[in-house]
Amino acid sequence: MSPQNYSLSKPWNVNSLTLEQFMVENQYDPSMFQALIFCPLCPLPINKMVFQLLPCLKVVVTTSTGVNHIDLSECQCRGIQVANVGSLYSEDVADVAVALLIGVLTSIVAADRFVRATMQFDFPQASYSKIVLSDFVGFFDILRALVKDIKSSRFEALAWKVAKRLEAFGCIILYLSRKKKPFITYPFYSNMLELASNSDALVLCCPLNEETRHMVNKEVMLALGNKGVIVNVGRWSLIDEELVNCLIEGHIGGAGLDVFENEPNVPQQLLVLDNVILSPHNAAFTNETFMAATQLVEDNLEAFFSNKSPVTPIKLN
Ligand SMILES: O=CC(=O)O
Repeated sequence: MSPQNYSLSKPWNVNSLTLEQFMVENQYDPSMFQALIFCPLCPLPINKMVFQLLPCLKVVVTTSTGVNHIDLSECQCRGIQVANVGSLYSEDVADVAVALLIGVLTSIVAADRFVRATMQFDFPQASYSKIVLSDFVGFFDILRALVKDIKSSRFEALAWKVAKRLEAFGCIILYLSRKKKPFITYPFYSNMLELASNSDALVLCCPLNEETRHMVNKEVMLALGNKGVIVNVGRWSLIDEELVNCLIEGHIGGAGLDVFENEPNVPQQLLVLDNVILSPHNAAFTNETFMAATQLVEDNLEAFFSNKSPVTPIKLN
């Protein structure tokens, strides 16, 4: 980093101060700000209101992969560049996606909770187990994982990594995309319902945008069936609110969820379900990746202040 090019403001804690209060409290001149860095996942939308308060903003750098919290068309109108962390997190998130899937299928978290709570185990009475082992073997034989990618190569990288891991378990991989990818040999689907009808597990790895919001609706969940499992390492709203009811009513078999609508809050009804594994949106965060993300933010800022293109730019249509 070349400190002569820029200096960093104090960190703004979006949970305790509005941007306006932060500026006033620190007596910052709005015209000082050319770059905005978001770390780690921003609970606030980066929209027109923020841009109006920072009229000289030229670049937004986020330490997330997803950019659904940033108003990209407003950035485009204002000539603001956007950079994320590219595919940096995809190895870690792919590991967690597979762990969630296997975890749900084997009821391993419920098993652990059962043993801790009862301090013993008497297998026939272990009511936590929704999928018993004999079912599981048959189930695993026919497991098909849906790898969903729609738009962007960074999520494609994640989907691909999940697929490679699941292939090693003998899973049959199908994928859904807007267009068939010439370099992917797995069977291609363009229709979510058809894909769900032919799948036993859906692994959602794609970005949230208007096209993907609620792409997994009740009809899709019913098509997946009462042994079907959904893993979501993308964004909560890829699935519609019926997910909770479908889990409670047994329309689907289980879910592994790393993302929630109103993070850090988790829907109460999910807390008592043994067929659900809940993870606190930390799939990407290992120490190594965190250090690498920090470096990437610096590299993106360095590029911007040296009049170069960002290292990991977001394409604004
Ligand atoms: O959810 C995490 C990210 O978008 O990086």
